[in-house]
Amino acid sequence: MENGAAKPVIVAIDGPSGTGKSSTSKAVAAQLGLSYLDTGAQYRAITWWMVSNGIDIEDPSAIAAVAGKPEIVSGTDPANPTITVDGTDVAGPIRTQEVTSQVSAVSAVPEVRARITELQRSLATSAEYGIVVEGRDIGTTVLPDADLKIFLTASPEARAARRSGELKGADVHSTREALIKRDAADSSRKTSPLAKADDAVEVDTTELTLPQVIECVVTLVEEKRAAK
Ligand SMILES: Nc1ncnc2c1ncn2[C@@H]1O[C@H](COP(=O)(O)OP(=O)(O)OP(=O)(O)O)[C@@H](O)[C@H]1O
Ligand SMILES: Nc1ccn([C@H]2C[C@H](O)[C@@H](COP(=O)(O)O)O2)c(=O)n1
Repeated sequence: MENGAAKPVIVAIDGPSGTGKSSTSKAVAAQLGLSYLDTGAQYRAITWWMVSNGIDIEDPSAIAAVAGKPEIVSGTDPANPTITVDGTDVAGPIRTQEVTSQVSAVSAVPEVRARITELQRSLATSAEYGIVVEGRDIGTTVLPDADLKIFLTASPEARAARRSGELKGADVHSTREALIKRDAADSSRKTSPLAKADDAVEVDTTELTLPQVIECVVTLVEEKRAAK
């Protein structure tokens, strides 16, 4: 861990599913003594709440009407990131197929995005040493003044192989189709879609190991910190 008297640094890491955002962001934050925020977990948490409360996911106005109800709390220690909804630990339930298949629809609703964006900005500004925030619209919308913006990419084949390795028994073809479908939905929504910010550094991770990606991002953050 190193943070010393360094000024807080804000790092935005965006990209499609399975490009390595969470693994990279957590490791970079831990190595540099920064906080870490998984914004996908927040969208999953509000989706979990909608599903658990019987809200019709196909009705954006029904989702919008209750978007302010659940209290979502994210813990930002990279060694132990946590997520609760109304005091319940939902770290496990938000990773189910049921939530994954519905999160794009819920996160496309503008009232949901406004609510979650406010939480994200508040956590980013209160991080004493700085923070690595990962998601889909961090560099474009949530933190447009971030010190460093990274956009991770990887081929659909590499991403599907990584995910299939994670989900024991999942076949690569259906995993590839599912992630392409989710990326298409996330990229085509009207409100703050998945997109690379004009001033983001693009890192193609297809042929890189995870340690190589982490090293590349740590170097970029250190350069920014030295220049502050
Ligand atoms: N460069 C890499 N080489 C090999 N495997 C990797 C690499 N980067 C990440 N992985 C692995 O790929 C899987 C997906 O990574 P991760 O969850 O970090 O991606 P993500 O972009 O956060 O995905 P999502 O947006 O769906 O949450 C994990 O099992 C991770 O260990
Ligand atoms: N900044 C963000 C982060 C996430 N989402 C939505 C879209 C994703 O499909 C979903 C789950 O994210 P993951 O856990 O796979 O990173 O959440 C978003 O709209 N904006």
